[in-house]
Order: sequence, then structure tokens, then C-alpha cells
Amino acid sequence: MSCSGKPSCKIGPSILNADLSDLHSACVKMMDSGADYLHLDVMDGHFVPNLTFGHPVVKCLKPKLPDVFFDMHMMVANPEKWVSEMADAGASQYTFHLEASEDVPKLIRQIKEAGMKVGIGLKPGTAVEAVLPYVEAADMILIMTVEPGFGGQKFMADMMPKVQVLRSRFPELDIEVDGGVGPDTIQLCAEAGANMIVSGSAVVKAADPKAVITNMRHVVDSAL
Ligand SMILES: O=C(CO)[C@@H](O)[C@H](O)COP(=O)(O)O
Repeated sequence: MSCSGKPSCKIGPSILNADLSDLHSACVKMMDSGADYLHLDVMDGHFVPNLTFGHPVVKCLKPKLPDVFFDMHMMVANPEKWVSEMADAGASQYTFHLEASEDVPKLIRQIKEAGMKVGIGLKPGTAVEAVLPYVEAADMILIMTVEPGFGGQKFMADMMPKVQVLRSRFPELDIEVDGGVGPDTIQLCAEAGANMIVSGSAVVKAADPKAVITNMRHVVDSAL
């Protein structure tokens, strides 16, 4: 866990439901609206029943957005397979799923050696206790608040106890929530102790994304 002190609020729009025909503009719009980072959803059709994009897309985006932190949400089987490609493409953080890795300590080492931060994601059905042995070695833990695979799903409030357990045990940890997070659900996330907020449809499809981001930041800052 590399973070020290009180965690800060960071808002990372998921561009999954953006207009992918003009992905660069969609990313710029999010950053101009006050986003702290971008959350890029990589799906392989095996770990989740959907397909998106991979490292070639990141490689195209990175030179145009050199200062943007790319949080790669790797919803893939065999996450060890894409570490070097993602690092070469310019990814900042490699968030793999605990359920997909056969050797978590080895994968964490591999990601760090490649120069990226380490995120570990948990599907809704995975108990938070399963990740506890790895928290100290990771930079961020992602608690999924929908079944991974699609944007626009309903927020699962019953995932909040997982966030509470992590926050009470690790006051300085970056804890990310992802899935159905927006103005209607941010209060629950903030009260539970999440500080890294992934929001897809609620931000990307908003008439005023800046207002949505500002509002969510205010709610999280007030709870931290
Ligand atoms: O990883 C995922 C879905 O698998 C998420 O990043 C969603 O894409 C977020 O979108 P919304 O639920 O906020 O629309």
C-alpha cells in the first residue's frame, strides 16, 4: 500500500458507454470536466460476457493524453498475459481481478516490475476477506458494485459492507467503487469509505458532466 495519510477523493469516469468512434474527444471532455483519472474497461469475452478493447487502443490514446492516469480495469482471464503490453502502451495502473489470477503475489510483482500501480478487483460474489492478504502489497482495491461486463447496471448497495471492512482496517488505502455509481448512489459509497469513484453512464451521458463530477466530489470530500 503506497499511499500515506488520509486518502483523497478521485473521480475516474469509465468511458465504456461513451461514443467510442471519437474516444479521444470523449476522454478530453471528461478531463476538462474535472476528472482526476480515466477508468478504461478491458473485457475479453471470457472473464466477462462482453468485448471491448485492449492495449492497442491505449497505445493510440496515451501520446494524445500523456499526463492522464489510465486505470486499466482488466476484466480478462489470464491477467498476467497483458502486463507488459499494457505497460508499453502507457497504462498507469493495472487492475486485475482476484478471481482471475492463479498466483496473486507473482502477478503483483510482475505489474510493479513493469512500472505500473497495482489494483485488485473483487466481483460481487467474492468475499472481502479473500483480498485481505494482498492489500498491503497493492495500491488500490476495487469493489465492484455491479456484475462486471456492462455499463448502465443497477448499483448493488449490499457491497458497501466490503468497503466498510476495508476502510476500517486500512484507513489510508485507495478504495475504488465501480458500477451504477452516480448522484443517486454516491452518498452510500462515501459513507462506506470509498475514495476512488468510477462513474460511467451517470457522467458520460450527463448534459453537464462537470456538475455531476463536482457534486460527487463534494459528497465524498464531506465524508472523508
Ligand atoms: O466495469 C464496469 C462494468 O463492468 C464499469 O466500469 C461500468 O462500465 C461503469 O459504468 P456505469 O455502471 O457507471 O454506467
